[in-house]
Amino acid sequence: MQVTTTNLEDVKLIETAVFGDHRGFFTESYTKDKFIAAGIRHDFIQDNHSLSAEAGVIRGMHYQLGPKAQTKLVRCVTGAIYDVLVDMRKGSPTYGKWEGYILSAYNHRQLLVPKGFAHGFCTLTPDVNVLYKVDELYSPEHDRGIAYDDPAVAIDWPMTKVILSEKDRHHPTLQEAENNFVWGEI
Ligand SMILES: Cc1cn([C@H]2C[C@H](O)[C@@H](COP(=O)(O)OP(=O)(O)O[C@H]3O[C@@H](C)C(=O)[C@@H](O)[C@H]3O)O2)c(=O)[nH]c1=O
Repeated sequence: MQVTTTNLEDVKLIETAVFGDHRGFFTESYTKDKFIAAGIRHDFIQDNHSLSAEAGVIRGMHYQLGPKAQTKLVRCVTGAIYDVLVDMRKGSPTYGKWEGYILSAYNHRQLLVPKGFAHGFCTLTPDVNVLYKVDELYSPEHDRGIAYDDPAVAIDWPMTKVILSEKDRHHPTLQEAENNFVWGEI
């Protein structure tokens, strides 16, 4: 298992060993002990699965307020996504900065999204299945988002024509959302 650190503190890319043969492949996508040995210790309690039918779907940029903030372990099992996170941790040297990584059914990469980050992705192909673990339950009252196209954050999305949910059309900018930066209380 290979763990790669990134420019954003605590954000990690994970590649588990993939055993290919004439049938296809096998991988242990999550093994608690191996993740702990690699310094990734989270109590994942919910598995999520989304299907996006078309290329150009953007889901994001989402987070939950504390104490319901979630760590997410994201992977893409069919097609490919450009997976993006924005550092919303006040006081962080990379506050307001974004990074994006391609996760695909072919590269088997997983992205560890820590608490304090807004997260979203853009599908690069049709028929994209994304699976992710979270360490806190879904809480609609704590569910928040920032605009995927906030000019101050300036995420360089790979698609110009995008498909959004109604909810994702109406998120505030990072600056506007600042009053909601209460990771420890609500
Ligand atoms: C996220 C979530 C949604 N839902 C419901 C609420 C709603 O009726 C329906 C669709 O929800 P959404 O539109 O929020 O789904 P989606 O836009 O796919 O939201 C997800 O986006 C990615 C980028 C993330 O990072 C996730 O944490 C999550 O926010 O599913 C749950 O029941 N449990 C959950 O954990």
